[in-house]
Amino acid sequence: MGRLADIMTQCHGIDIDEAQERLLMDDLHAIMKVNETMNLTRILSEEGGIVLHLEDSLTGLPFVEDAPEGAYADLGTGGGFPGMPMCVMTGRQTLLVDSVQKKVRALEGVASQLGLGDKVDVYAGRIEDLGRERAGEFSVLTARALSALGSLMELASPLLKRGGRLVCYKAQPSEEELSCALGIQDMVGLTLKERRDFSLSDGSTRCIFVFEKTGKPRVKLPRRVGLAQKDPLRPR
Ligand SMILES: C[S@@+](CC[C@H](N)C(=O)[O-])C[C@H]1O[C@@H](n2cnc3c(N)ncnc32)[C@H](O)[C@@H]1O
Repeated sequence: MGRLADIMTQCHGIDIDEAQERLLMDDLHAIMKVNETMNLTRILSEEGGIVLHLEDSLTGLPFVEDAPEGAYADLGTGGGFPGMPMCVMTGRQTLLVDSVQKKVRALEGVASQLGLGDKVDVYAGRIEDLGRERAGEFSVLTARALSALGSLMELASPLLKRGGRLVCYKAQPSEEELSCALGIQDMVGLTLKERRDFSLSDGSTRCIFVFEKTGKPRVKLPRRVGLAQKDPLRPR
């Protein structure tokens, strides 16, 4: 058993087999290689990558596994976290979404290098535009280090089918961020299903929020590109 599998079993009760661990480490190494010429991540050491990219990404695994069967997308994927590790672990058809074209092209190359070319698709564009093109098609979405919870809920809602889940990775949201998010649930048609607080193996604290698409949004979504993040919805 390697270091990542050790951490996941001991700290999170999540088992990774040898082949999965090899692929996950290959992903990390491939991203670090791309990072030599393109800014994909600020985490430069292998040890940092194991904890802050792979371990952190995989803490959301039980929530993605628990979602209804069907398509999965990682919104604002950057260097492919948590999207690529989630694809390795679940085998779900995965869409990696980012507005920066060159990041997305690099991820396409990494996926084919890992032999995941048929499982991983990429979308180079804004989440709002994807929401118009593929409304209601996704069973589960993840978003890490992308935006405030309320913005994530607004961006995700049009993409989710009823019963679909949004898994948000946060450090520690402020009381204000949380109360805004809870206050717009009806407006965007999502309901908080679960919140889990935990620590990574380096002691840093994390929080995962899982929302379920439970109804039709009361406002017309997606709004104009940029508004969800620049001028988020507020509770009325
Ligand atoms: C801070 S990075 C996080 C990357 C990755 N999820 C992680 O945790 O390492 C946020 C990414 O989201 C992308 N992004 C931000 N807003 C977006 C939008 N509205 N549509 C598509 N991509 C977006 C940015 O280009 C950036 O790559």
